[in-house]
Amino acid sequence: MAEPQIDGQEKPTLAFLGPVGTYSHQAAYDRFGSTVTYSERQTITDVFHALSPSVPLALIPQENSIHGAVIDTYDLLRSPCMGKTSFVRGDVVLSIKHSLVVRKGVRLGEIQHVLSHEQALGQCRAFLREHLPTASLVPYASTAGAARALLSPSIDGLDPLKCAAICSRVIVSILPELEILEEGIQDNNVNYTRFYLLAYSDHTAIPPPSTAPPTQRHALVRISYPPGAMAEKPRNQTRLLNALDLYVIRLDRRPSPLPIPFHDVYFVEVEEETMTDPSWTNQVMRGIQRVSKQGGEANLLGMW
Ligand SMILES: O=C(O)C(=O)Cc1ccccc1
Repeated sequence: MAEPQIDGQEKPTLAFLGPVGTYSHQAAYDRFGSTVTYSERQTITDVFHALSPSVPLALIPQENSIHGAVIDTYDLLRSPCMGKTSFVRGDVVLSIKHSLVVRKGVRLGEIQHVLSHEQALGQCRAFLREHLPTASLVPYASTAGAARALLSPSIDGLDPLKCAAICSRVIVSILPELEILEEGIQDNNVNYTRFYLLAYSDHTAIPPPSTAPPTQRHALVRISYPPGAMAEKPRNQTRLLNALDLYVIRLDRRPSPLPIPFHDVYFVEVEEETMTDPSWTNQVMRGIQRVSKQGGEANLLGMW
């Protein structure tokens, strides 16, 4: 629920992947500080579905510079509500440094299971291969959720004294029963995660950033062939991309949710070529129309 601010304005509520101490929480706090009311959810899917008139903002991880696209997020971006009651309205980038965390007293040689978000497990593969080659990797909904699980009496039958979690170092100040065994265990010291800011409508008011706002605008367009066109072979994807004819900075592909084998959905992130071009919005809309004329389906999922 919105909470009144000192100046009488209501703070919008922002859903994020909790619990407190996740990277999503840090990214949200870096961007919004005390200008929003925070509402935690247990999974990325729950964050996405929290968007509603009473929770008009949500932050979801989109890609990592070591491990790549966040699959759950791209699968959610296939939802029909995208571009109707869910819009990408911004992005936030966070520098990521992972720690290996255990219950106080547990030693490296005792660890048989490593718990974390699949992104964090994927970003620390070299460390895990070298130092914990026989440990099983247990995916969790979030890094901080994995760290919290270490304090439960049993983790789905696993002994917490034989487990470690990969998470941010902030966890040990939130949960003092835990300690850091190793710090900076990601495969590359240059490690960033980018998050998408979602809003319930394309005109939801978004608290302004405290730092300089981005100078170049972006849009996310979803492109696919309609099911009927699947009879046509070969399905020429470049025909649709050429028809869009915009400055493409990122291209992702996921299987379509339709029960048609190898029918894919493409996510095309485009950027304004010249800063503050007044005709850019129209250029994007015209590109989308051209895709339809070429027999494709194109939906604008957001502009920021
Ligand atoms: O689980 C978290 O802390 C998240 O916010 C998802 C995530 C996991 C690993 C790197 C970046 C984001």
